[in-house]
Amino acid sequence: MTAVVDAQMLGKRYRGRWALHACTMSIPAGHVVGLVGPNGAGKSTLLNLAVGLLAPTSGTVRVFGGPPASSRVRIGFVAQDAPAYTTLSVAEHLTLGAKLNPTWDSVYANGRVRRLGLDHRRRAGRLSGGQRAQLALTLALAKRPDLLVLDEPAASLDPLARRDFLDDLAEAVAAREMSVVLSSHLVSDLERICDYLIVLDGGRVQAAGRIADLLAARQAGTGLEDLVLAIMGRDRHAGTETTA
Ligand SMILES: Nc1ncnc2c1ncn2[C@@H]1O[C@H](COP(=O)(O)OP(=O)(O)OP(=O)(O)O)[C@@H](O)[C@H]1O
Repeated sequence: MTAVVDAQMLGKRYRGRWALHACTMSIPAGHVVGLVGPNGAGKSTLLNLAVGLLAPTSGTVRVFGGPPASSRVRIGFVAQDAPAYTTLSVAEHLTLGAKLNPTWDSVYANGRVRRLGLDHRRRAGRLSGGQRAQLALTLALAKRPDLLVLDEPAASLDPLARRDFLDDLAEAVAAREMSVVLSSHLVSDLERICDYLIVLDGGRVQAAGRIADLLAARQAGTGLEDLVLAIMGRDRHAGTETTA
């Protein structure tokens, strides 16, 4: 089966410093992939390479068997800061989404915006950070992509909104064949929804594979938090939510 994302010795260097180095991995279709790693690990760099917004310094990345740019209509992407057109209203964003995307689901987009209580007339520049993230996520989901790439999608959402968003995502994955790659520092979020894990540290892939397989290779009773921390070679953190 063609990999959704296939990276071979993929690397990206900024001003002489490798942000991502010798990354080789292949993500099979139909998974919800969690991408974890400490700040500066190279997660955003990897995601931007995968969607074709960055060009590799070395190696290759292929999406659905071809260069990322050739699959752009099949990819939904939300960057870390959930960018939006500040002067356009919520309604105008939905109109633009419908114009630009042949697979646009306007019933879903309008329904989600209504359910979230976003004012159709409000300009994106006047939305809160969390509301803007919700708008960006709605646009990405309504595109009905084959691959959804989300860079810390829930970072600015309050706990309730975060849970609703993860439920929305799980529902979208269950309703149709879609692969998802999402980065997050919240292992508890990844535990809820992901079945595949990639751990990055220092610009290198430390582990990649099905979570069930990664856990099976460890001591019985190891949870995802312990697994991630063990892969990163760190002690268990004290606190209510483990971050990576
Ligand atoms: N445009 C850039 N110019 C120079 N260095 C960059 C640039 N973008 C990222 N870097 C560097 O590359 C490394 C990886 O950054 P990246 O944003 O991919 O990490 P990340 O894992 O997404 O981090 P975070 O969890 O903090 O968002 C970091 O050391 C960062 O400083």
